[in-house]
Amino acid sequence: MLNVEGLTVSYGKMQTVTDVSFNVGKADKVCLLGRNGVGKTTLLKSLIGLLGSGKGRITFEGKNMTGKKPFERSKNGLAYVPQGREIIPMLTVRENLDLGAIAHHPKETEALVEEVLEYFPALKEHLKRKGGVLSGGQQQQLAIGRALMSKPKILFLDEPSEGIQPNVVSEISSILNRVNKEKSLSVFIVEQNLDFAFKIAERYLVMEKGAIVSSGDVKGASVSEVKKYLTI
Ligand SMILES: Nc1ncnc2c1ncn2[C@@H]1O[C@H](COP(=O)(O)OP(=O)(O)OP(=O)(O)O)[C@@H](O)[C@H]1O
Repeated sequence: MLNVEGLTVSYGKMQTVTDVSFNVGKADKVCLLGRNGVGKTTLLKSLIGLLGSGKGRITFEGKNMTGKKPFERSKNGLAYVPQGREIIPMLTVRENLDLGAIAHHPKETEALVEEVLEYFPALKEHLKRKGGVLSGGQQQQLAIGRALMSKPKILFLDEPSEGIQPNVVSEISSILNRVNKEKSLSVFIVEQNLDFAFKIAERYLVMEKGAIVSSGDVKGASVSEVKKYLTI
């Protein structure tokens, strides 16, 4: 489904992602782990088109995505939940959700909102409130809900558990697993929280200094071995 081959991304002369290759299949759940600053966000931004990739090739369902604008990638089914959530604080929860459908599915907004609220019932009572007054956990749910409004085939999430209470983190992992199952949605999570990532992912990739240095199935993986890559 998603094939990444030899992806290399630089900021000026600084090469941040080096020759990265991996695949994500339909309804696959993959996590990308790694310490601060190893290039995880840069890789994600390059996958969804917010950063140009220097070298390499990204294909999705056999279509070449390399060099395509974020708008075209989202039209093809790629969606992104950024680190820090980036909801629009001055818009209401409902307006934030609507934004997710505006580009490609404006006529289906009502039905999509209903569907998203079934996954995130906690947002129902806040629909008329400004997004900015929600708690961190509620904002994360809103950001994921907004991404689901675009009817994605693959959802990229950048550190969704960051700064969120453990009970909400656990709720988010259940919801992502449910959406994955019910919608055959592929999930690609960047994380430093190994416990959370392994509650969702079936496969893991570990990044160090811009390169994938380890990968495997979560089932049977040695948590202590993987943790070594995450501790300083
Ligand atoms: N816009 C930018 N211009 C120049 N360098 C950048 C830019 N964004 C990130 N970098 C650098 O690229 C490297 C990788 O950053 P990146 O944010 O991709 O890492 P990360 O693994 O996602 O880290 P974190 O877990 O802290 O989000 C870092 O050295 C960072 O300082």
